[in-house]
This record gives sequence, C-alpha cells and structure tokens, in this order.
Amino acid sequence: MTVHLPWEHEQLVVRRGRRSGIPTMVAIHSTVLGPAVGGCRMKAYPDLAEAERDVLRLSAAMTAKFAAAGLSAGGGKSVIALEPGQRLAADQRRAVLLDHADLVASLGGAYLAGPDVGTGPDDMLVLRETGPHAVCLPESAGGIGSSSGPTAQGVLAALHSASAAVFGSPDMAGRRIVLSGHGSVGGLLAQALATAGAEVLVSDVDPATREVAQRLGYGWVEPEDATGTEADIFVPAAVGGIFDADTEVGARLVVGPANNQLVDDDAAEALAARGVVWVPDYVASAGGVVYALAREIDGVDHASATARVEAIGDVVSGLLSEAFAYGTTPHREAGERVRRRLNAPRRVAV
Ligand SMILES: NC(=O)c1ccc[n+]([C@@H]2O[C@H](COP(=O)([O-])OP(=O)(O)OC[C@H]3O[C@@H](n4cnc5c(N)ncnc54)[C@H](O)[C@@H]3O)[C@@H](O)[C@H]2O)c1
Repeated sequence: MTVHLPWEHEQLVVRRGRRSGIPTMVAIHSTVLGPAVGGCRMKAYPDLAEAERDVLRLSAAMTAKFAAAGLSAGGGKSVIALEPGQRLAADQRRAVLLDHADLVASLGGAYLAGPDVGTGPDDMLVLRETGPHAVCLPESAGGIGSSSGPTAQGVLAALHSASAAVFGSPDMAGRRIVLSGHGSVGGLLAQALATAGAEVLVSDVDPATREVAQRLGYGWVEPEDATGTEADIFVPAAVGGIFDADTEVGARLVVGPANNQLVDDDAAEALAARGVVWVPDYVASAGGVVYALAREIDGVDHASATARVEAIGDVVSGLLSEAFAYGTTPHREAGERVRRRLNAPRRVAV
C-alpha cells in the first residue's frame, strides 16, 4: 500500500483485529517532547490507504498542537477503519475496541488515546481494560468526561487575546461573530459569546440547528455563505479544510476549534495578505487535551488545570505580537515555536 505523504513519523502500526476482523492503526508522529497523545477516530473510509493518510496527517498536527502549547507530550493519533456503510452492533463495537486496546498496549505507553470522531469517554474505559493508555474517561470512572467544555474555554481565551491584539479590546460586547458548526464545542461558544453581548450568527449543515439557533436568539447564515459573511470575527467550529488561497473571508479575525482549517500553508499567507488575522487552530483548540492531561495524567486539581487552559490566551498574545512586530503571520510564528521546541537540545539519560 502506498501512502503519498512525506514520511516524517516515528511509527505507523496497522493490525487487523483478531476478534473483530476490522483494521485498526496507530500513528506516532513524534515522541521528542513526551509520549504521543491523540484521539482515536472510528469512522468509515473508502479504503485503507485513505485511513492511513488521515492518521498520519492528524498525528503530525498533534505534535504541533502540544509543542505550540508548551506541553511535554508528543503527536499521535489512532484510527479504527470501518468500511463504507458499516454499522457495528454493541458486541462488535466492544470487540474492535478491545482489539485496538491490544494494539495500543503493544506500544508500551508510547501512545495514549483519547476520544475523537466516532468515539467517546465510555470507549476510553474499554481501552483501559488492557492498560493505562487512554484519557478522558467518564466522570463516573474518575475522568474528565467530554473535553468540549475545556476546549471551548481555551478557544474563548484565544478569542479574548486575539481581539485585544486586533481590535484593541478583549471585550466581545457588540462584536458581530459568525460561528460555523453549532455542535458540542460550537454550542458552548455561541452561548458564552451571546452572554458576553456579542451578536452571534450561527451556521450549520444540520437544518434542525436553524430552529435551535432562532430559539436561542442567534442569527442564521447558510453554510455556503459562512466564511464570506461580513463580521468582526469568524469562528470555525465544524470541519477542517475550509480555507484555501482563494477563500473569501468576510471577517477581520478568525479563531476557532475546528482541526486542520487550512488546505495548505499558502492559505495562511493568502489570508494574511488580505488583512485577515488567522489564529492557528492547533493553538486555539488545545484546551480539551491540556485539561485532560493535567487532570488525568499530572493529577492536578480543577483550578490548576483550568489555569493551564487559560494560558492558551498568553500563547496567542505572544504569537500575534511577534507576527505584528516582524511582519510575519501567527501561523509562521507558531511553526517557528514548534521547530524550536522540537530541536532544542535535550539531556539524554545514559
Ligand atoms: N470536542 C473537542 O474537545 C474538540 C477538541 C479539539 C478540536 N475539536 C474540533 O472542533 C470541531 C467541532 O468539534 P465538536 O466536538 O463540537 O463536533 P460536533 O460533531 O459536536 O459538532 C460539529 C457541528 O458541525 C456541523 N457541521 C458539520 N459539517 C459542517 C459544515 N460543512 N458546515 C457547517 N457545519 C457543519 C455539524 O452538523 C455539527 O453540528 C471539530 O473540527 C473537532 O475536530 C474538538
């Protein structure tokens, strides 16, 4: 099987589950800063090569996320690759999760899984049956449960810092904000922004959301118009791959949790050339994993873990002030920060 990506990863392990017969895989991009951490994605792919591309791309993004946030964790991701249209009964789901747990355990702690598209805290409890290699357990099992709350909190910290840098005030009151994706994170963001006095316009591909948005007093924007609608701030909280070099953007500032928002690095340059300030998604979206690692791995209390999430705002202030001072972009400055951290000399135990 050919994977058309630059090979810069430490490991890609693919195994067909002995219980389920379903292929599952783990990609470890980098353990330079610590054990690799990243979500376990369970979804249908057209073929296995597509699943491999996804897990490689996503694990590399996790390295950047941790390095930019100043955390001692590396980039990893895992995938349970279903066939198109495949639906799992409860016993099959448990079987494939145990298969995946075996694969994760065989890596001896080099990779820690968390929930992602298609998996949740209850699934992490199944992965824990064969070893301590999963985070974001259900609250009933002593874990943090869903990471949406701390993710939204990190995005809000990023929004306040970026607004201060771009508009001269962190205040959201009176700002016109278009938010794409009224899901778990987007719903919390819309609520917090509206409460802070912003004019919130929601956009979502799920038509049922329109009624919800109206009931909550938000405006509505059709999904195809979301990026181009005039606003102070655009918040991408749905899917990735939304900005290429030609995307029309109607907002001055873009900050949101959606992973991998840029089609490629040229998109960041094109946004900057048009006067749009884009806060890198891998910085703004780190709150969930920052909080989960702080509580479940480092064992710190809620207040200390929350302070680490809030520190995302300081990272954003630093990136924007450097980008404005040197005439570069927040994306380039974040990339520099990631490179510096990954290449910093380290003491090696002998
Ligand atoms: N949940 C977390 O803790 C977390 C952490 C980091 C990053 N993220 C990223 O943030 C984004 C949102 O996560 P979530 O947990 O809220 O997901 P979610 O599935 O709960 O919500 C996504 C919402 O986006 C809508 N949507 C899908 N495609 C769309 C499109 N093309 N245009 C407009 N709306 C669309 C869906 O209908 C849904 O309402 C995702 O990209 C996710 O990878 C989430």
